[in-house]
Amino acid sequence: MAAAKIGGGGAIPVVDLAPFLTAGGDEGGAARATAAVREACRTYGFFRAVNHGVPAGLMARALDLSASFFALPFEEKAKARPAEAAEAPLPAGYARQPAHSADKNEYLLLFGPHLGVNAYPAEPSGFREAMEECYSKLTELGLLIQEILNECMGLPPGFLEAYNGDRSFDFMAALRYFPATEEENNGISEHQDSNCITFVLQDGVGGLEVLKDGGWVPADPVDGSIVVNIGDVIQVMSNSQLKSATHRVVRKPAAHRHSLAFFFNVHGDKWVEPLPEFTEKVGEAPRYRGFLYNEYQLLRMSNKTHPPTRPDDVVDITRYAI
Ligand SMILES: O=C(O)CCC(=O)C(=O)O
Ligand SMILES: [Fe+2]
Repeated sequence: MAAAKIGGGGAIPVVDLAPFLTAGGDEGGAARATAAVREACRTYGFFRAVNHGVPAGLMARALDLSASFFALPFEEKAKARPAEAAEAPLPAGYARQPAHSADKNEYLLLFGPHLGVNAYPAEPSGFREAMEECYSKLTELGLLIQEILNECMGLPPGFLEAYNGDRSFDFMAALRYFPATEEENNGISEHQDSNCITFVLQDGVGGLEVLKDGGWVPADPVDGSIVVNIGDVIQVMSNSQLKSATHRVVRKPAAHRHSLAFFFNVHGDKWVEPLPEFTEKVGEAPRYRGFLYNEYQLLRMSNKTHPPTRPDDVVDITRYAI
């Protein structure tokens, strides 16, 4: 990937979701937006959503509060950990990437507030309320995008909603990236997300980039908009018709970057495989064998806990490719 160029592919596509949120509906507009999502997911695997229903003021407040939290001394941040190992798929609360990691960031993980596993910092005040409100709004947006994908994929109405009705594996990460140094600038190494749909809210610093046709395209911050990307689960179900795009975060000099990433996921007990609509019904061979989501999630976590020395040994969705 070292040969990849910067830029080249232009900005990521923009999709206006207003037709889905307009009282009384706007069928023509909704059809156009659905076509735009389909095109974006086939080509980039990424788009920037505007008029998505998450209030811009709430997004700005959540990012500001996140910045205030990460600005606290390490000992204060470290208090935002649950007292005992909880029943969450990953540990909730504050953590910093281990020193051996190539990724240079720290984060706070939040699960569905209904699970009761979250650890919230005492400071800054209002943090919990803003994060929970964001979490709830992003869950609603996840349900909307899932419905749009259902249509894009030509699935029977309500198919994805019924398949993915359990919200206990979703999570949100508040992230802070350290400023780049003269020696290196990796924030998150290139990867694909393993889940269904990801949302990214970011401050004005920038650094998120998407791989498209061999070049890195910046997903630049635009106030009030949300970056949406497709994860491996949708790529597998669509037999690679929709793309789980490779992306990375490059750190910028002299600035911390803050983002909120929401991962709309499937439950670990779910069996994931290419759907008949993309295989036997259209005479295509499946490109993946089926797998239990939990198995894949655990393999992906081992990338972090036991980072492989050879880049080729990093587990990604090609593990299940046929
Ligand atoms: O912080 C961002 O902009 C993206 C984070 C990301 O790609 C991830 O956590 O998977
Ligand atoms: Fe990601």
